[in-house]
Amino acid sequence: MTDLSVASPRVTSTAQSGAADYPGLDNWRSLPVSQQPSWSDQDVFRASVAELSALPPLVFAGEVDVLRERLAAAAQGKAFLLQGGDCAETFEAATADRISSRVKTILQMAVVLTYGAQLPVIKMGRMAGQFAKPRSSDTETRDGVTLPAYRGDIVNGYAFTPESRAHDAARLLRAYHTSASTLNLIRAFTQGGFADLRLVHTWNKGFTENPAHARYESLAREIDRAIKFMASCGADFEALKRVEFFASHEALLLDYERALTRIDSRTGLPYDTSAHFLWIGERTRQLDHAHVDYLSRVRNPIGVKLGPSTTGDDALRLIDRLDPDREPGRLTFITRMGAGNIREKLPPVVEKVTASGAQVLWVTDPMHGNTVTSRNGYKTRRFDDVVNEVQGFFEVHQALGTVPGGLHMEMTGDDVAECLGGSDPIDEAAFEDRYESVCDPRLNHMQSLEMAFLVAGALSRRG
Ligand SMILES: O=C[C@H](O)[C@H](O)COP(=O)(O)O
Ligand SMILES: C=C(OP(=O)(O)O)C(=O)O
Ligand SMILES: [Mn+2]
Repeated sequence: MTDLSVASPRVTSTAQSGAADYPGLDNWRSLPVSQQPSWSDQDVFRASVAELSALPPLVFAGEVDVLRERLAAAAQGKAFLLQGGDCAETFEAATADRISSRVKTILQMAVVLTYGAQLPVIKMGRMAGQFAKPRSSDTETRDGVTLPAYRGDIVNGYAFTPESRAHDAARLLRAYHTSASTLNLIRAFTQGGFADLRLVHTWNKGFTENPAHARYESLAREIDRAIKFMASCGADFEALKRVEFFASHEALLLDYERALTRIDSRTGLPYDTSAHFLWIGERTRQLDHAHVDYLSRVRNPIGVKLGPSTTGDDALRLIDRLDPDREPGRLTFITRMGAGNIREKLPPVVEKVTASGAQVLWVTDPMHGNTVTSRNGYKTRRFDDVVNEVQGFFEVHQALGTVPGGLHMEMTGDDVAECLGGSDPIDEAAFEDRYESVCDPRLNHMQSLEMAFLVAGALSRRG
């Protein structure tokens, strides 16, 4: 694998964490590590990490264990993972409206998938912690001025000034608190009645009328009829009132992840309590580097992004490092090969893993292998390429008799214009007014729903 990053100086911490003496948790500090910030003030950094280490966990180990079981079911084809959200969450957009429209969109997509595929759908946000970004370049140049690249709100600001782009470790704490309030609202929505399946129509309200919404309305009517039928049969609807919703992000800033790692009192084992699920990015999955080492030592289910250069042997070695006990639900491979590559590059990887007897969960990320620059200079993706990669993913697994187990998307609940096409097509001119992402382009609300219908179709054909 090529490491696309420009190496950043490594920053070591002397701060203690809630798992201070657990053997091996600090091993990563002696290994090569890329994509880490160069904090401008080491005292602020040390104080922030010390404070993080003493703050309450964001998620609980028992929930993490439940997720592992759910993912094990998905790996066997008995459930399907839907993971979606922003490329980069921002502090500013952590408002009730923005969070609720993203949760509503994920719930709508999940309903479409559950109904179409007749399978339980595991709902997971790239939310409540997706604040750190790996970048291809350490710097960005605009009109002859060069500044540090934006690395996510947990590191620096998006505004193009030297002050904003400095790496400010006080942001670690703001990321924690923003994650906590986001997760609190998600928990309130999903446990407090908002996600009740009997409200399936209301999740569609407030979105402008278009083809995917009309299709959703007719599906919601069918679900309504089924619910009314069951109600007249005296069914109990307790199970429809609440949904499980899991939080995930790329585990990029190892000092942050380390500070939020806690020893579970039930098992005596370390859990990274910053999220239920953590993944290792394409740029940081080197076998002998820090990210793989650190995540091999926590109990959470772990994902790894696999780009087009991945070989079958790379995948086997990752399994040996991250899932030596071959534990069901432990390891997810999120493939992001690109629409033009997937049909050629994915089969040898899947074949090798299958032949080894290991069972991982295969998930498609149809976004990151399909990024292009528009003629007017925006980072974008064509909806058709995204769809093509998803289709390729299903075709490959169908041909090999393996399980296409999930979809990983950069999406939003808002009516943005960042990806080209869709049935209510977005064109390049729309970017000028409605391009909001601070990093990669997301499917908007309608494109996301449309994608859910396409995947539901592919899943129902999977049988
Ligand atoms: O989200 C992923 C990465 O951070 C992003 O694709 C990197 O993009 P860049 O090439 O603009 O740095
Ligand atoms: C950085 C990301 O992806 P990848 O590691 O696959 O490039 C991402 O998911 O935003
Ligand atoms: Mn991205």
